[in-house]
Amino acid sequence: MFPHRHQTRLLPFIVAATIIASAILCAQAYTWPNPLLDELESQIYDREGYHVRGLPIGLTPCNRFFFGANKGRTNAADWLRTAYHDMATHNIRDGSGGLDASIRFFEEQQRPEASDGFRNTLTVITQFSNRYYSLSDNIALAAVTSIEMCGGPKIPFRGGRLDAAAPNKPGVPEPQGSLKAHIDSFARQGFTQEEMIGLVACGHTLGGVQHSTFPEIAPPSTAPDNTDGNARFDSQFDQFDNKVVTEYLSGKTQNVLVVGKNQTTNSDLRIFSSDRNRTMQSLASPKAFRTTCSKLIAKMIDTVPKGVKLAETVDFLRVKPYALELTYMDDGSLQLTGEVRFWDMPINPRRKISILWRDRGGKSARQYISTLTFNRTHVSKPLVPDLPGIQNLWYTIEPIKLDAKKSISEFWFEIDEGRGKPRVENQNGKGFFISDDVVVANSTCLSPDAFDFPVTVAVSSFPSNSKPPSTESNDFHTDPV
Ligand code: HEM
Repeated sequence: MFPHRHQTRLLPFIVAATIIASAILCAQAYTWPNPLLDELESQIYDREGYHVRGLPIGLTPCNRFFFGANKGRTNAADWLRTAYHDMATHNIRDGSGGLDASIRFFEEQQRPEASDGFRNTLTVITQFSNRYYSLSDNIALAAVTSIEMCGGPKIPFRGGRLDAAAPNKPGVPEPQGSLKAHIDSFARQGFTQEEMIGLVACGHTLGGVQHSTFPEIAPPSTAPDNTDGNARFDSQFDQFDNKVVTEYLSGKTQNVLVVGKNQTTNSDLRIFSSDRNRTMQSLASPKAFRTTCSKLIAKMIDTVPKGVKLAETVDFLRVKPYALELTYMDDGSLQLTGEVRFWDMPINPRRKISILWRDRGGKSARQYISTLTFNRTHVSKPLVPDLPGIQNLWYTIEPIKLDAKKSISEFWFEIDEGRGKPRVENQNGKGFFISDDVVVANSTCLSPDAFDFPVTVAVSSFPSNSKPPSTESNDFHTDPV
């Protein structure tokens, strides 16, 4: 077949070069591992410090703008507006449109309601993206991250959106629309009049109207730090607070969609006052505003085309293995490396954390144990709204050499805080499952050419270890691609 230096008693195989360069992981509900949910969990909860994700960097601080520090604009506002406009094509009657990344199409970006904010958003977030989730998930994630990191409430987040193949029909509201046009438009999107008032208030707490885009609405600015002439909706344009509501109710608002000189484009005034301010009054307390916005923004980002099934809400994992790699080594052994994030853990020099495992036959043994190490700089913060002060620690799984015949099928942790009685972390008895059906061979890394390199993988000749075999009969087989 394919003779090769690694091939001893081995069967050959061929593999696509796109193979994932680590153990192939599989799961169902949100029990680790789950490639989509694990990745989204990191996007949502690794926001500061060690292993920080890209989106939070764009929001630190919240008035940060990647396309010109003096323009007076923010990434946060661009990202939130983009999510709304992508969703606002939804038609509840036929299930078309919704949050599906159709906003990436040139045609949608040329529509009258559009601004360069959509292009800005997509330029940034696609760089922070990866293969585990869609662009539409990323658009939703960017909006949620903006809100949660800039003072807003926690928004339940679900992944699994699919990207549209073509632009959606026009119909996103414009400021010159009549009240009836807006009510009809939001009804088509699936929102009641009360929800429309709430959602516009939740959206218009960030950012403002740019003179550069809507010169007939926003006046020019001479301020050196606001060259786009961003007429802010409220006095704290980079904070997700309810000032947009309280300033409106007290008659002190600066929102140019309320007090603009041209009545025709005062859409926020028409919308906010459309039920005699009843809904706006109900949002006057910060708590009510947060609760309402959390619900409405979740509904907004979960408005997806018919047929798209969203996964469950991503909750944080208390113990999360990270970048786990099971590697087939030259000497025929397997090597396990990786890290583990422990949620809400103070530093304790007396703490000892051990990883323990079962082999692929499902057996545990006294020697199946290794101690994790901790580096004091490996600390992160999830910055979860309403849960301040949480700190996560990342421990390292130092390389563990495994007999390839015995391998590994499941692991768990014992945490001894120095008080003598270790506690067990095993996903509530489920254990942390690891598949060794296909693993990368360490010879892969020897390639000199980073763009076109052969990936060598080892395929286990055991039956899949998701069903541990009763006999240990064979070995691993490698061959270059
Ligand atoms: C009738 C409905 C709405 C109308 C007519 C409307 C209109 C506008 C206009 C004209 C701008 C200025 C855009 C620019 O200068 O680039 C704007 C900005 C914005 N809108 Fe809306 N909007 C509506 C609803 C919403 C909703 C529901 C949300 C989100 C939940 C939202 C979020 C935003 C944000 C965050 C900005 C600030 C953008 C920035 O500063 O870069 N809008 N809106």
